Amino acid sequence: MSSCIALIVAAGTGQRFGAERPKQYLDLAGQPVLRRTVEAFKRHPGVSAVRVVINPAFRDLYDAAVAGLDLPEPVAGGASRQDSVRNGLEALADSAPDRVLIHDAARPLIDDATIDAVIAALDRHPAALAAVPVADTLKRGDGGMGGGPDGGLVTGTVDRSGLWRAQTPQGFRFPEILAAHRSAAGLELTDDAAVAERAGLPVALVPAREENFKVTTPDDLTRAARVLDSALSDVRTGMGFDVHRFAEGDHVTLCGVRVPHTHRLDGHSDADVGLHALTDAILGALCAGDIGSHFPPSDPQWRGADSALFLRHAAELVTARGGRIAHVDVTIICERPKVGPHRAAMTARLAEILGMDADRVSVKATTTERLGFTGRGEGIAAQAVATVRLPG
Ligand SMILES: Nc1ccn([C@@H]2O[C@H](COP(=O)(O)OP(=O)(O)OP(=O)(O)O)[C@@H](O)[C@H]2O)c(=O)n1
Ligand SMILES: C[C@](O)(CO)[C@H](O)COP(=O)(O)O
Repeated sequence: MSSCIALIVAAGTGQRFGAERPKQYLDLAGQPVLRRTVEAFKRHPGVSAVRVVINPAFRDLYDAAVAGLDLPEPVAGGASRQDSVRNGLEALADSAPDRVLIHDAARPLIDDATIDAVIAALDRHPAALAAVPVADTLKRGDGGMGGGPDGGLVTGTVDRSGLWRAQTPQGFRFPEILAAHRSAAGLELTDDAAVAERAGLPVALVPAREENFKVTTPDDLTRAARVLDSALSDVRTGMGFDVHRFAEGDHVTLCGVRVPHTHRLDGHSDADVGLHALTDAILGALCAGDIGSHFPPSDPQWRGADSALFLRHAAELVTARGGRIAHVDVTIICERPKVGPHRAAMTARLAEILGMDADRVSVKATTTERLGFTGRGEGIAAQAVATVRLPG
């Protein structure tokens, strides 16, 4: 099978977006835009490797965005998108893949079907690009942009027949596009198909989806989040419950917060009964077993472990399924210690571990009116509920 490398261009600074960091490093439904784009190509069976072109000034943001994805060293981009692509192609010249897919990091909603279609088109043509036919009437304006409520005045109507809006990926047989980019250096071409056209290469149009739009402005990012959210139609609820008995000590750890007390809680890990119940609630929503099946108490590596590790693992399973945790609610059941003074810290800690907004995290407490083992002060119980949304 011919080798096909995805070259993701992410060296822009996002001037039109106007954020405090380049838009490809902004959060989109819990993950950086760039990570979503890279993962779409990494998981595609037709892509043998992914290489990213970045602005080295933002290397720390890049490293954080792609942590754990095991990517090769990124390529330094250039002043224009065209320069960045050429730098990326030159970096691939030694390995000389058969094909290359050039894709904007700022198009995170790329779908497998479009990638499939562009790759398949390269069986018949030396170049192909994802595109959507123009469905609106096109006007040319005087560029005045008014400054007021309008965008200037119309100076003409453009015949839209045969017009398409170019997207990415734009795919090419590698030697051809490398030679074409080398020849076009210094010109101002806004996409790689134009570089191929200039070199006389036939370029195939591959019908794509509106959802593969480029994130250019803040409204685009809001729209992208809405598209992702609307796909999470499989709503599930899980419940967890846990108990730990008191033992000699001077504090307990509840929902990730150290609470001074007359005793500690006995357990293999840090015995954080709140985090254990919540971990089981999330695993329950995923039908993924329970905390003991993921972290066996017989395994010495978990002795004294920070239970945040268990909860983070459950949250990562949700992300790996393309889902989101919509809401969590933990209830601590004990006579003492009093949870109220620590509730805000517990809520903040759970939100931090889960990467959620604190207004989607609830921590409550209750006594059992001195009834039962909790009422006799023999230990602490906790129950939790998690609402998880998965792709439908
Ligand atoms: N010198 C550049 C300019 C752009 N890009 C990348 O090309 C894609 C499309 O460019 P655009 O949407 O214009 O991104 P920016 O250049 O960052 O945006 P702006 O023009 O608003 O500054 C983006 O993924 C961007 O990171 C790049 O790799 N190198
Ligand atoms: C490559 C592209 O996304 C195709 O529509 C577009 O040309 C990029 O333009 P930008 O100004 O660099 O965003």
